[in-house]
Order: sequence, then C-alpha cells, then structure tokens
Amino acid sequence: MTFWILITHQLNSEIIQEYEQHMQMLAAKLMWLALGSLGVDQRDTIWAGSSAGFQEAQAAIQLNHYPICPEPDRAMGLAAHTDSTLMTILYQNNTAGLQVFRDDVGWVTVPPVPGSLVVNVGDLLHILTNGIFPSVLHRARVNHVRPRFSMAYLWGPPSDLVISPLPKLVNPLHSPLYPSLTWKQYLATKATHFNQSLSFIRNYLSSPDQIS
Ligand SMILES: O=C(O)CCC(=O)C(=O)O
Ligand SMILES: [Fe+2]
Repeated sequence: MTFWILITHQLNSEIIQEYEQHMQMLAAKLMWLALGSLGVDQRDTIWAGSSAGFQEAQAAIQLNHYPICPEPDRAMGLAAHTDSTLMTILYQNNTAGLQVFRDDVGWVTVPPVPGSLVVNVGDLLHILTNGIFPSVLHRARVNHVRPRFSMAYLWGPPSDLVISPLPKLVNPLHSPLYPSLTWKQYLATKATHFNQSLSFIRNYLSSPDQIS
C-alpha cells in the first residue's frame, strides 16, 4: 500500500522508472523461458536484438484502482478480456479480485500471494506460438470491504513489427492459424472486435491487408 501511495503521488518518479526497468528484464526472461520451452531460440526471434534483451519492446504501466463497492454482485471492476500484449506482469495488493476463466471450471480467483506477481499470456504471444500458449480470459471483481489496487505492466513488440506464428512452430501438421500483422493492426482489430479478435483474424488468414 505504501508503495502504491508513493507511486500515485510521484508518477514520474524514479520508483516507476526502476519498476519499469525490472519489469523489462523480467519480461525478457519470461519470454525466453516460454519460447525456449518450445525449442525457439534467438535465431528464430530476430527482434530480440543482439543482447537477446528485447530492447525494442514497448510497454505501458496501467494503474488500476477498484474502490469499495456496496453491492459487489451488481458491479464488475474490469470486464472479462484478454490482454492485447505479448504478456502482462501484474502486481495486485493483498486483496483478491482477479479471476481467470478456465474452460473446465469457469471463473477462478487468483489469490494474491505476498511478494509475487501474476503473469498473463496476451494475445500476441498466443499468435506468435500459434495458440500453444493461449491468452487468458480474465476479469477483476470488486468487494464491499476493501479497496483494491493493481498495476499491470503491459509488454509487447515494437508497434510496427510484423508478428505471425513462429516458422519453427509451423509445419505440415500444424498450419499457421493466424495471419501476419503488427501490434498496431491488432489493437485496431481489438477496438472493433473486442474478445472476438483472435477468432476474427483467424478468418483473414489469406488476406491480412484487410485487417483493421
Ligand atoms: O486488476 C486486475 O487484477 C486485472 C487488471 C487487468 O486485467 C489489466 O489491467 O489488464
Ligand atoms: Fe488484463
């Protein structure tokens, strides 16, 4: 909580810059762990740069505040969505609220664990891995006892970089499910098609120029 107050009072402070630097390094590390587990290395991911640190990556920090709500069953803090990122690294204060959707059981609460961060796979990692790492549908609930805060580090590629299923993950048995497109194009699609965006672009495999 103290950390949050400091940040909100000094948005341009060194604290946020330092947090950003740590998140940048963590995101690169997590990206290699994810890609490495699929046998993808630096040769297959040219934009990672010579130091493999994804220096060209773009990121934003989103600060979320969910005030106490007298009727939490009649309100939603953040509606169900997937993130339009490669991945999102989320800090939540010690108040539960984040839920992820699991096909087999429905909405599941992600309990805040002190000192831990939550990593959400975003739509671009879903595309890049041809759906092997599916992006996660999630939402944030409110409660009537305590306010909730979260801080999302939204991490993605350079906005004009063309993203497509990694060639190494595509073969005659696993055809590419998504077309090539930039983050900018994907965000424009998301603005129109919301949670249907991934299935929408799947239908445009043969004519990516038409995506907007
Ligand atoms: O507040 C949360 O736990 C979720 C935030 C989130 O999903 C987002 O900022 O995209
Ligand atoms: Fe999110």
